[in-house]
Amino acid sequence: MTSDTSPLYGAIEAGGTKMVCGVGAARTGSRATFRTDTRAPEATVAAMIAFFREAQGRHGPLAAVGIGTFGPVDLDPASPDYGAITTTPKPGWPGTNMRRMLAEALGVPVAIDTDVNAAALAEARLGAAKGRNSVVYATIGTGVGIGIVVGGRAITGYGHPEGGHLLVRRHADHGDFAGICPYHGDCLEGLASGPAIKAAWGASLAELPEDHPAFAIEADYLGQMCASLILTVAPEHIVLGGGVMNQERLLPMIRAETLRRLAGYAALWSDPAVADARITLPGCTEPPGLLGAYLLAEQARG
Ligand SMILES: Nc1ncnc2c1ncn2[C@@H]1O[C@H](COP(=O)(O)OP(=O)(O)OP(=O)(O)O)[C@@H](O)[C@H]1O
Ligand SMILES: [Zn+2]
Repeated sequence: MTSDTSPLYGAIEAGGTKMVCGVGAARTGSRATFRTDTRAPEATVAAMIAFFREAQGRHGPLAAVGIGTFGPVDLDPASPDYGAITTTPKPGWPGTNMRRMLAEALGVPVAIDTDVNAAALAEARLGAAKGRNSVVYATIGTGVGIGIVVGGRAITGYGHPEGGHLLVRRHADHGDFAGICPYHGDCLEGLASGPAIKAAWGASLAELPEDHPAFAIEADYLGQMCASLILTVAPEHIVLGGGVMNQERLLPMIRAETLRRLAGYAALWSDPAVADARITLPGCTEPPGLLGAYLLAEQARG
């Protein structure tokens, strides 16, 4: 136990390949973290509960836990399955309710939202979009996911936003690549996720030469995404994260493609300096999904 009296929270960034857990608080960061592979649900959740119990013994009681999760997930508080993963192809996971399992095991409130909504919250409160009320966070990684904060709160509705599956116009130089989304083929995720790039070109952007057309094609799709988000959500800031964005050359290309697609229509965005300031990489000092999970926990405690 420490003498620090500020409340301590638990946070989980629940991903399809790994779970990242922390105890701490959004503003002060994690005091301890724990990672475990995403295996069968029972074993995976048991490992996380063991971490939180051990951390409580070492650091003091948790006031609440927040989960930013892969999806799709039932986020309707009135639903009997509130917090359950719904239709994932991950074996064993459909119907799994991490929120309920953790609440029963730890006896504290447990809040849940999508991983990208959590990340959008963190970037809006503490990261690259600090102080802005309307913020979109898009991750371009194994999948494409989009989280949306409006008026300072992450939005959900009848289900939750699934902007990774937006439809985009195909790039003329993408040949006959059909896209890899099992549902839609050539939706945004089907054309622009990390695995889609590998399927189209046989290599990730990191392995392709700098002048390879894959960069311009990727920037076109992500520019279309940003333009669609600007036209629908009117965000003050768009944060682009995920492994694909490690390619630093992409960001200025995406800004230019966004403005090209808007074609002067969303007048506030016509100045390239606006795109430079408002379409950026993440700014959080820890993974934004994890920091966002602390913020969800703080909201759950009230
Ligand atoms: N430096 C890099 N350059 C280009 N592509 C990369 C780079 N690092 C990772 N990727 C691609 O990003 C994908 C992994 O994304 P990420 O690191 O965001 O993992 P993830 O957390 O599993 O993704 P998701 O957020 O969709 O769950 C892989 O398809 C990989 O090819
Ligand atoms: Zn799709």
